Amino acid sequence: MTPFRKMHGLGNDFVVLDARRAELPITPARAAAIADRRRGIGCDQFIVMEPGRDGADVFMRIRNPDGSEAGACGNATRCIASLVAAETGKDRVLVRTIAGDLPVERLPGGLWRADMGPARLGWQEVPLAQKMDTLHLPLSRGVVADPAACSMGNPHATFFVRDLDALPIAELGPSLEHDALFPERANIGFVQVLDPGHLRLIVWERGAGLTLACGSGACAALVNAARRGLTGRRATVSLPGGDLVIEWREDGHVLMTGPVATAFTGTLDLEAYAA
Ligand SMILES: N[C@@H](CCC[C@H](N)C(=O)O)C(=O)O
Repeated sequence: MTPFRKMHGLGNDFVVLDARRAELPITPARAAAIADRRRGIGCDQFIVMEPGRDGADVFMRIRNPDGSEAGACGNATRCIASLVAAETGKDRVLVRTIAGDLPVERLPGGLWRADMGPARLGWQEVPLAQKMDTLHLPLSRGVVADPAACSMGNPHATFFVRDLDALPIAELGPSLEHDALFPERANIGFVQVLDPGHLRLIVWERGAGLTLACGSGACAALVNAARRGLTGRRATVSLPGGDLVIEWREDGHVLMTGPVATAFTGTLDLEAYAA
């Protein structure tokens, strides 16, 4: 049996496995089966901790419930850093992902601040299908139009809307995620600007669907709002699961501050899930 931990950041929930001491037989199909909320444990992302090398404390591999691999997961970054910090006593932890190195720092009050790296604003970096201004994408569905895009190590498009509660996000999300503009699909954020220091955000996540919170989506929302002149470089982002504080530093790096939680721990029989 393999031990696992069920964690979440603002209700964005993860099954976390530890493959640092011994490799685990994880395939995309097996990760998807475990992430299934009816036939598996259920989670928004399936996270495997792998050995950290060359200065990193841990490597974090991220999979969505459809089995696809992601370059960033802000909420899981805080959770994984908190586990390593509890083991080592460190207050600063370097989490490596396939998209880069993310330093995470313990703050008072059970909060963790992750440096999510630089927001990437070029069309090839998002990536988009062809050359265009990432501040205004020629994309619309019904009442939503003209999103801005950036990459936080994973692709994001942010729509700015007047009334978040009036949107049929579960209907809009799938077709926007799969639009031909996004060769690697995209996470789709819908933002209502409450004031220049406060955003409301709901994210349709690539490979996962509607989630209670998306850390990288919150970073993208603040960056895109600031680029549009709708906010300053720091704002509270209120998601259905709670609040994150996001700051876009002058050097381009995006800092995300929020909580972490463990819901429960257990063991699972990996071989019981089809590979
Ligand atoms: N929940 C995450 C983002 C997870 C990955 C995303 N679905 C993708 O495929 O890029 C977060 O907190 O950032």
